[in-house]
Amino acid sequence: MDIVSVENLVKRYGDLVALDHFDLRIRPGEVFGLLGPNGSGKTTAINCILQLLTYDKGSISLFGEPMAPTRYDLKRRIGVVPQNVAVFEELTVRDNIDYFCSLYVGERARRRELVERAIAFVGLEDYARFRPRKLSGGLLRRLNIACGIAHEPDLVFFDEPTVAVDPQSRNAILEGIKAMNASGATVVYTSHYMEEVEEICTRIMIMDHGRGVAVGTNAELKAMVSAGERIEVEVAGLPELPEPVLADLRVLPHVRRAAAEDGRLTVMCGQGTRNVADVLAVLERHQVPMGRIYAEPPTLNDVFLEITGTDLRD
Ligand SMILES: Nc1ncnc2c1ncn2[C@@H]1O[C@H](COP(=O)(O)OP(=O)(O)OP(=O)(O)O)[C@@H](O)[C@H]1O
Repeated sequence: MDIVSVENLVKRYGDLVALDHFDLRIRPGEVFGLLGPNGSGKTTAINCILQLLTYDKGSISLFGEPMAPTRYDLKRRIGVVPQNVAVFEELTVRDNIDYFCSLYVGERARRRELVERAIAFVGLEDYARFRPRKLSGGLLRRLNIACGIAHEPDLVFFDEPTVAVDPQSRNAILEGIKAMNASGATVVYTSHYMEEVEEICTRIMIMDHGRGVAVGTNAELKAMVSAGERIEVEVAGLPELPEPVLADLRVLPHVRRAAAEDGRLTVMCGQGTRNVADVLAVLERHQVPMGRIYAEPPTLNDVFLEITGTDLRD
């Protein structure tokens, strides 16, 4: 059974089609990434799934049941961490979490336990009595997360939780999501940062213009395109790489581009199993003095670029 199932969803804002026959299937236990540039429809998709927005067409099921605005039984099993921090200024950290938890859990003793667990989970123990205005941006984000997950939902939606967050809080957030998933929650994670999605997601959908243009694991997505690795070789001590060396590199079967600048050779390849060995063999044949050698697989940006013709990065 899919935990999230969206079929043929269409959402228009006037003339603008924000979701264009959008389909999505998420299995239990996944950390599922929705990756797309700003405006590709990620937030709209989540808000439709949560029934916070009406839509023009399509059907949505959660936990195998049709979702509707009044399905409070299903909503109780869901946690939402919205893009913008939404907490009460007049309540302390602990009271904010308790308030959001109380929307789902009536029993006080149980709630007390859940609130303390949520505080520990996001590492806000030292700030439990603080009011939000005393918190840094990163700590506020963590509070926002604690408010969304304190009732220990089975399915959690994170909408770009690391935008404008310091690296320490960002790591704490990503580690927290992994731990939450390990303890049984299914996670839906939207982002336009490919590195994050690669790091934590078990499957990824690439979105563009309100459609899912590709879906798969990180490795599956990268295997869908013809881009191969990017090879970099330090050739310090050689101000300019002789043209015959570059010419020999460029005729290799999978080499698309070879250029040298500032003592560093960069070779962009298509998919092939011997790219690194072939490049090094040419350099050795020409007795090029080599320093460090790097080979990086294609990134999700390469995948996005090849499928859509534009860059994922802003
Ligand atoms: N309330 C609205 N009225 C009109 N257009 C909207 C509204 N909300 C979103 N849009 C438009 O719908 C499209 C999808 O927006 P959405 O916010 O879902 O994208 P996103 O991928 O979540 O991007 P972001 O990362 O910027 O939030 C965009 O073109 C956006 O401008």
